[in-house]
Amino acid sequence: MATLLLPNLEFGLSCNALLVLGALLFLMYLLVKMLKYQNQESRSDIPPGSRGLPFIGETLQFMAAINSSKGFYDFVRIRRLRYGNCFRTNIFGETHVFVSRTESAKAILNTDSGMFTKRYIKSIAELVGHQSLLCASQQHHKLIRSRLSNLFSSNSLSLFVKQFDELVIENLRIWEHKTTVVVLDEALKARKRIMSIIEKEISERRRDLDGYHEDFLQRLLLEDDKGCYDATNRSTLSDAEIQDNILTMIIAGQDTTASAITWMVKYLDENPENEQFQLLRKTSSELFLTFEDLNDMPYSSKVVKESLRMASVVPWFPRLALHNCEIEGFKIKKGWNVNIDAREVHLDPTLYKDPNKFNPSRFEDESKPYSFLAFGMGGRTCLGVNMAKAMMLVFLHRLITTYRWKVINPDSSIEKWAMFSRLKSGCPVTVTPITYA
Ligand code: HEM
Repeated sequence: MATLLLPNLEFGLSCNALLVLGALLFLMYLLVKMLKYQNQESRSDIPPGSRGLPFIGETLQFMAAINSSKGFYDFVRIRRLRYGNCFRTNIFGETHVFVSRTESAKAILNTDSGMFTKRYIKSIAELVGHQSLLCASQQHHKLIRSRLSNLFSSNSLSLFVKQFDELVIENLRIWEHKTTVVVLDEALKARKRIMSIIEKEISERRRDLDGYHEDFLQRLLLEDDKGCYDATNRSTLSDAEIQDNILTMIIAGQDTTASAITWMVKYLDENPENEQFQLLRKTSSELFLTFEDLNDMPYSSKVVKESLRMASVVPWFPRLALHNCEIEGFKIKKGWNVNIDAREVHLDPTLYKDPNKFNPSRFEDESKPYSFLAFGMGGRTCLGVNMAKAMMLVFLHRLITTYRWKVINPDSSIEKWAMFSRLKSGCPVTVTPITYA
């Protein structure tokens, strides 16, 4: 027995020794890495900040913020307080720099400089599809964006306003039978309905392209159908591009607008003393609102803008540095992610007096360049900016003119794991129909 056990014991001992040696080597490796990190920390020419632990950086802290009711922006807010306007962190193995000066926003968002490019994380690229303008190369992006921009002309928007108004009236009518409604739930349910309608539409229209339809999809399908397709200088989008980009517009446009509307309702509820509130109750001479009606609602437009400023639904915009460069006096290395912190810009007291006060009238004065970033700026500005504003105005007008309402849950907690800043409560309101004599 003993002779049989002895070699096993020796083998066990040498295994243990190897394990201990391996662990020691690994610890030394970590120590060297950490020292290297600390050396980098102390360099004064790169933005201040912590790179966190080797390999994982500050990923855990970032995930904790996403999973908290303060929302993912809290990760940025805490570091800004600790390190100042321009700081650096490491998330998911990559260096991220956050900046919040309007001059930096201008330098970075100006796509002509060729210093920065837009980059979305892999999961977003997979969600929207690789033919989406969000993931396209600079050249391809230009082509798709120019095709899609045609869809947002004033003519298209005029038609859209009427269609959207019909949809809002129809949905608000359903509220009559309820006493409490959750604004966000309603908005998200609407999204699902729209998605299934589009899917059905594409297959039906492909069968009969001569049918009369006046909308985005039809225009894209018709251009595609003309077959004027030239690989080098093409004027149309391919089928895959149409599909991915219709989906992109739905994703980019639905949650953002739904969240923005929800915040607007909350801010209005919290500021009932707003003396110009009554101005919102403007009535249109037409059955449905027209594009001209919306242009004739100056105070409501300011309410929309102020809500977007305070909510900062898209809190920061990521870009990738294509070259080594300098920002706010700090060195930025090629390959680093540089994020424009729009929320911080929107809450900068040097740009907005009493930034935490909901004050639509502040927009009577002209804003400083690059101080209002709710829709981004430059070559990647939100494509749906006018459509989003129109939706918010139509909703606001119909809500104010159809119901007396009150938010019943003042909780400001943010939805965990949401892509955009949105209220966890969904903003439930009680509604009472207004009866006109
Ligand atoms: C209140 C609602 C909305 C907000 C706050 C919003 C915000 C933004 C922001 C900040 C960007 C630029 C991000 C960057 O520069 O990195 C953006 C891009 C974009 N938005 Fe919106 N958006 C809204 C509604 C919409 C709607 C309704 C649509 C379309 C129907 C839309 C389509 C897009 C598209 C396609 C892009 C990408 C543009 C490009 O990369 O060239 N958005 N949006």
